[in-house]
Amino acid sequence: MAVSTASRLRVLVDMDGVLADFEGGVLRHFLARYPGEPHVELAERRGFSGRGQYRRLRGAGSQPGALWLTEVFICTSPLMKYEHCILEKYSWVEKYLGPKFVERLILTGDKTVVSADLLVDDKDTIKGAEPKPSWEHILFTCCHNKHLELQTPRRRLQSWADDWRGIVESKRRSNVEKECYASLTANGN
Ligand SMILES: Nc1ncnc2c1ncn2[C@H]1C[C@H](O)[C@@H](COP(=O)(O)O)O1
Ligand SMILES: [Mg+2]
Repeated sequence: MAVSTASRLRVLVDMDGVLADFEGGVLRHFLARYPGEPHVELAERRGFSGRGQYRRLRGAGSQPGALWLTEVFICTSPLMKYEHCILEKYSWVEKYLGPKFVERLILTGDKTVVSADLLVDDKDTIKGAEPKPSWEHILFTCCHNKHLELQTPRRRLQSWADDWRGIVESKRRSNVEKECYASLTANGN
């Protein structure tokens, strides 16, 4: 059966805060290292980076799924202090998702230049060299972004128990519709 290219979908899935519990890990690490110190509970987290909240505090005292015809890549940005983080990211993916996903790991400081249909990411604003990325950003709900109200037509995925299949399928339908429209107009209809 011939399948139109518009039916094929590429989905980028972020790692920290989406597949891996980054915020929970940071808090557990902090509590182990600084027992009894003031800290920010996950329910109180606001904003992507926790640094500002922790500074103010001190001043004051998985599993991605895959549907037929859907390619999934993991797209993650390394820390600027990258010497441990890159190896840790590869090891994490191999351990929890298996060697096949290691081949699907994209490490980039700029997600806007990666071509895909969807990007599932917990960071509320994703900027880079490409002002109009090819993907639609689906905001993955996380403690630091759950209070943000999204402007239409932006969409959220509340968790992996939420309807990610619905989002993937609606994107596929929209791509197919766009392709049909483009071929009709190209044929002068
Ligand atoms: N919520 C976060 N606060 C601070 N730093 C974060 C947070 N989530 C991820 N990071 C770090 C760790 C990652 O290596 C980079 C980029 O992460 P990404 O999830 O790919 O945007 O930032
Ligand atoms: Mg993230």
